[in-house]
Amino acid sequence: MEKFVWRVLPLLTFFVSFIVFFYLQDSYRAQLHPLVKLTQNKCSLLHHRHFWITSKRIVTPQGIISGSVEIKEGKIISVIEGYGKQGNSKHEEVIDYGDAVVMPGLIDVHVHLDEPGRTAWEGFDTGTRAAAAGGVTTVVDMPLNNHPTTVSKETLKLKLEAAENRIYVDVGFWGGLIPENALNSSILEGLLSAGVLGLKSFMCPSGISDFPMTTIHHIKEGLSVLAKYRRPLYVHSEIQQHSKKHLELTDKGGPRTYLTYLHTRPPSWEEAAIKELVGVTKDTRIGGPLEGAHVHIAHLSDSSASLDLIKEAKSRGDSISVETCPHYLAFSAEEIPNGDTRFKCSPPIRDAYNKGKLWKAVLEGHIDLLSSDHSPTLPQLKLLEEGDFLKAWGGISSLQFDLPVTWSYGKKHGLTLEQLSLLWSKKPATFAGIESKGSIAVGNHADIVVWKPEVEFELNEHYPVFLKHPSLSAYMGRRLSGKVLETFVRGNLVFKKGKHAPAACGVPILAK
Ligand SMILES: NC(=O)N[C@H]1NC(=O)NC1=O
Ligand SMILES: [Zn+2]
Ligand SMILES: [Zn+2]
Repeated sequence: MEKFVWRVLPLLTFFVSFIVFFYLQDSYRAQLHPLVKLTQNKCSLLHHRHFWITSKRIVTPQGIISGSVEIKEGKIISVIEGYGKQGNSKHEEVIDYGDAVVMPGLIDVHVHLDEPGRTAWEGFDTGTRAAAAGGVTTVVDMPLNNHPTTVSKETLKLKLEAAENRIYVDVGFWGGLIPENALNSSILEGLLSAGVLGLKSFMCPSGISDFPMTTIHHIKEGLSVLAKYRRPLYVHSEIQQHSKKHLELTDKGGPRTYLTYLHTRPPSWEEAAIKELVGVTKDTRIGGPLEGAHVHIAHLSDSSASLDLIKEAKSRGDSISVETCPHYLAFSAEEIPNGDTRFKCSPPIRDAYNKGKLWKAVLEGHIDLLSSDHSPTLPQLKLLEEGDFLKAWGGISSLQFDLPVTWSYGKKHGLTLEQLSLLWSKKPATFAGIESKGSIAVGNHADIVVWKPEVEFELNEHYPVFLKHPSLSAYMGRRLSGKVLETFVRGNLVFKKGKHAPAACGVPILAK
């Protein structure tokens, strides 16, 4: 009998464990299944993974159509003409946007999210919520104002850790080119191999102590590494010039006068930097020693000599591009009130004549793309009360208003929806190397903004602003047109009627 028990017991134990294992497994699944579903749904205010969007105004690479876009598992799988129509998959949900504009989400390639280290200035959570609320579906984060700056693969890792589960839109990263890594190609290669989309450098002091400026010598070194990776160099293009005339002018109005600040950074700073850069970009031409590298001029404000230099370099076949920002297109120096440091940025906002020429260059395609250079700080560093333009932090807070600001001011100059979409989506995607985004085309990510260009609103204290420091924004108090209704990131409805999806499901974009 005892012998029998000893023989059967292991078998019985095995059998019972088998049953218990499968029972637990099953009940675990039963619990897990709805949980998994819930997590997915938390990414989106919409519960379908396969659906259609229909509208009378869809901005596509072939023009504006009245039609429908089919979205499945985060991607655009068909685009057809005919409002309200569905293709073969007739049983899927259709969201009808009527005559609201359906456009590719904006890609803002110049955003300072300042995390880790200066989250009190701006952060992944607040910055990307603001982006989503403004129809911006991808941002590319700058390597400075965060601490430490993103200048090595180790510091990029800190960025990625800080961003985890906290980004509401997709986020790419620029690495920093500073003298230290410019002279050590293995650090740069480590940073590029870790996935930054390209590098950024300053040709004048950046205002951040661990982000020193580079000379043209460092820039050449950086470009020789970038050429191998076929990624761009983004340059803050101003070189400090000392001229007696400017110093005299500076003394006249005092630090609360906007003109005083304007005179401290004349267009000759931009011209000097761009002159040096175009001396190097000749080597980026096809067959040249730096073929594969590309130079991108950040936030051009001077629409005269600096722009001419860029146009000439382009016509010679150099690999060079240029952006400007909404604040240079919306404001002019003449209207900036004394002491209102919300308008302080570098390079400075210039006069109305310059602004007119800048718009002309944008509309004629000489300026490749737009970006915000969203660069907030703490209110106390903006010195709003003192109003000292010389001491205040330079940087405009605008990320959430990219679309309505560009549209409100641009339509007066004849800007079309197609141009708007090229400047804010297609061209930035190409420049940053994120080709799966930037247009409503089959195979692309379903990154979409739905908005009403005709709806006007006042940006006052009742308006839901998601930026960390709304009061710093130079756009507060303005009446704008172009209201964002809904924003999709990879098919997830991340923003609707002033509300965000419960979970932050943006993903980091890393270059391979
Ligand atoms: N460090 C930093 O963000 N600087 C930016 N601010 C600004 O106005 N121009 C810049 O380059
Ligand atoms: Zn800059
Ligand atoms: Zn910047």
